[in-house]
Formats: sequence, structure tokens, C-alpha cells
Amino acid sequence: RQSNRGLPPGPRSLPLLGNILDLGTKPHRALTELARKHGPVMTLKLGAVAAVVVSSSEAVREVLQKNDHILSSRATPDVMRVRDHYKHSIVWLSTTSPKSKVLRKACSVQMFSRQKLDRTETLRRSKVDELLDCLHVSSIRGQEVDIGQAVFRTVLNMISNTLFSIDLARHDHEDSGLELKELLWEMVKDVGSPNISDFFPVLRWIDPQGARRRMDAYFGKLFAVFDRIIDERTRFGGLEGSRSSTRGDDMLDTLLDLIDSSELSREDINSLLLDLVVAGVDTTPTAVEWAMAELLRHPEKMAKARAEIEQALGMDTKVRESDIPRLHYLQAIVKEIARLYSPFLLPHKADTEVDLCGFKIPKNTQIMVNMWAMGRDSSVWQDPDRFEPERFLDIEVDIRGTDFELIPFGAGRRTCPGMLLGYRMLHLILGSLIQSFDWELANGETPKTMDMSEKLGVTLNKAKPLYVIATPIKLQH
Ligand code: HEM
Repeated sequence: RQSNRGLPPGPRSLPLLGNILDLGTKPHRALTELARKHGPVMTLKLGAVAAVVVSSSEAVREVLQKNDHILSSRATPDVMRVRDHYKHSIVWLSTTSPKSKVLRKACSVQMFSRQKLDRTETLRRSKVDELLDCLHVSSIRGQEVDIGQAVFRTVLNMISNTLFSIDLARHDHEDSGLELKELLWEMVKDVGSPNISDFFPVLRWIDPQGARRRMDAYFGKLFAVFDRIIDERTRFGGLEGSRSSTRGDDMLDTLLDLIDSSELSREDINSLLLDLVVAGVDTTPTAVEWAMAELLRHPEKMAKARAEIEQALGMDTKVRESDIPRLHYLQAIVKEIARLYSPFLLPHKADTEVDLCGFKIPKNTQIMVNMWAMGRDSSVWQDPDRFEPERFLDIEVDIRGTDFELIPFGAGRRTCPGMLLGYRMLHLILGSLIQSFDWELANGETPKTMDMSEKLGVTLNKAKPLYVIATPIKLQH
């Protein structure tokens, strides 16, 4: 395509502020509206920062495929400068930096490779069993359950066991993990929310919204947890410097080996553990909570999903990750949740000037990919606001970064490294919940009156937690 060498169109901007006020409190919705008027490649001026919002699959293909090599840097949010995190972090380092390559390799070999995931499957299944046991207990006691919180504990333990072979949350304790969940929510909210320091870098030093100060406190708490675990693992066992006998053949051991060989520093490891815990637990529980909310709003679809599982496995065989390929309706539900509730990719940045869909994008422009707008595009999806997993039964859409209409994990160089793990956890947990219990809404909520409003962090969370009452299916017969 011939470039017309102009900037993409966009809404009129105010002096100094630019379009900051246009973002409102729900930027994913506000920018979807604006893109309807100005087009799928749209210029925004956010204070001193030039940004381009991309809102269609064709334009996203140009960002994440054709120009991926130029557009896969990150614009670093000011809050990520805390403790120099951005200099150690797989999320914020350039994909071409040597450190980033070491971190990526450690993750892909030790945590996310197919072989590794196959080997850790029983661990995840046992964590799901603990979740089901805890739901049984709540059911016997007639207690309602905050399902997002319960799944959060499960996913946190799946991740913490993969990383360092311990549970960070306890199921027998209602509030276990709650503080951590709240801390992580506050963290991702500060990463996802507009921050004046990002729009006006000259103001960084005064940290006008106090976001960097808050982030420093969150980092301090998480690093203290990691420090305790690492110290325990490296405690002197007689011989100075030798690893204690609690070697776990887990991610931490691999990382400590990389310290021994001077490929990584202790700061690198703390940052990586933080990234993996935050990215791992901010995503999957949220998606399960949305899925359960939609299924409770549409009981006939819940019944259909259960019937599929029953037909494929019977009621006595537990869902396993290897069953996912056979569970087409379950996969369709996951896709539909990804379509309806994915907000933005993390911010990308142009390393050099680049031609995008015929427009000239200057160097250092921030690229915001609005998945919300793509998921609600009525030229691609019929009746886009409707929860209709059936739409995916007749079409082949792969959500793992090859079909650009639906890219909940991103695509190209910055594709989510935890994608396969997230994909497996999501299906395993959701399938097991559907298989094992009858579900009812608690607190007098009904499918028609449910509050489905959202709040934006890095992911899109359900604003009001979903409270449910679970009845074990077996007990009924
Ligand atoms: C349902 C589950 C998940 C979803 C929907 C998801 C989605 C995403 C998205 C959209 C990105 C940004 C891509 C971009 O900016 O282009 C991302 C990045 C990332 N995700 Fe995930 N993710 C999930 C699970 C996980 C898990 C389980 C982990 C690790 C334990 C993880 C670790 C990461 C990391 C480290 C990055 C940064 C990669 C980079 O900047 O190069 N994610 N994820």
C-alpha cells in the first residue's frame, strides 16, 4: 500500500492536555467510541506523548506481524522505574536485550515448554482438587463463595508451586491470599491507570499522583516474600554457599543456577518472580470469574457445557488438560470470554518511524492495541455484545496469536510467554467447576439483574465480585 505519509486522524486535542480527558474512567470504551468516528488507526495526544490507537484486525496485523520488529519495544510506565524494575524485567526490557533473552529462555525451558507443562499437569490437577474440596466444605456449611477469590488462590498456588514448590495461599482459610490479591490489584490498577507522570515526563520527579510511591511499597512487600523463600533455599547447610537440601527442581533452582553462572543477578530474579506472579494471577482468575458470571446469566449454556463434558468423559472421570481438544463448547466459551472481556495489550512503542496502514507513525509513538474495540466490532462479529459461544463452533479461530480478530495473548515477539500455561489452567479450572457443581447466584441476585460492570487494571476485572452457592452434583443422586 502506498503511504500517504500523514499522521492517522484523531479527535481534536486541547492545548497541553491533548486528549487525556477523552480517556475518561473507562478508556477501553471511550477509545472504542472514538475509533468508530476516526477509524481503526487513530492518533491521540496524551500530554507530551504521541500515541496511536489500533482497533481493527487488519491494522493489528500490520502492528504485530508486518512491523513487529519495529513495534515490539515497550513504552515504560513511570511506576515501573521503581527499584529499576524496568531494567530487569522480561515485560519492560527490549526483546533484543541479552538479559531479556536469558530470562525468556529460562521461562520457556523451565516453565512453559510443552514437556514441562505435561510434567507439571498433575500438580495443577491436585490444586484444582483442593479447590473443589474447599467448595464442597462451603456447600456443606451453606456458605456463599467469592468464586474469583477462590480461583485466585488456586492459580496463585499453581504458579507458586511451579516457581518455588510451595503454596502461597491456603484454602482452609477464607481470607488467605486476600491481602496479596488486593495488593496485586492495586499494583495492576496503577500500571493500567492513566498517570500524569507518563503524559508529562518533566513532572516525574514530583510523582504527582503518588503512584511511584505506592508501587515502591507493593514491590517491597512482594520482594520480602521472595527474599524469605530464596534465603530458605540458599541457607548455608554447613558448607558456605551450598544450596540447602530443599532443592525443588523448580524454576527457582534454575534461576539460582543462573546466578551461580553470573548470567543473572538477584535483582533480575526478584523482578522475574514478581512479573510471573503478577502476570500469572491477574489473568486466569479474572477470565474464570467472567465465564462463570456469563454462564450463570445463561443457565442453558452452563447446562450445554456440562452435557458436553458428561458426554466426553462421563461424570466420574475428572477433566484433565489433555481433554481440552475434545471439549469444543468449553473452548468456545473461553474464546467468547476472551472476545468480550479483553482490554488493551500492554503498550508497545515505535523504535523508528514506520508506515502503518498508509500512515506515517513517528519514532517513539506509543501503540495502544484496543482488543475491546476489536471484540465488539459489528463488522466482524454478529450481535457483538451478546454472549454467544456458539459463534465459535462453526468457525476456526485460534486464540494463540495466529488469527488477528482475537488475540487475547497478543501475537508476534511480545506474545504472552505464559500463554500455554494460562490456556491450560483456564480450561482445566472452568471445566472442573462446571463438571462438579450446580451453581446458583447468591445474595438474591438473578440472571436478569446481575451487575456485569467492569473495572480496568491491566486486565478487565468484574467490578462486583461474583458470589455463588455451589451444590455438589454427586450429592444429589
Ligand atoms: C488467561 C491467561 C493470560 C492472558 C489472557 C494473558 C495475556 C497477556 C497479554 C495480552 C500480554 C501482552 C502482550 C503484548 O503486549 O503484546 C501478556 C504478556 C505477558 N504475560 Fe500473559 N496472559 C495470561 C497468562 C499468563 C501467565 C500464566 C503468565 C506467567 C505465569 C504470563 C506471563 C506474561 C508475561 C511475563 C508477559 C510479558 C511478555 C513481554 O512483555 O514480552 N501470562 N499476557
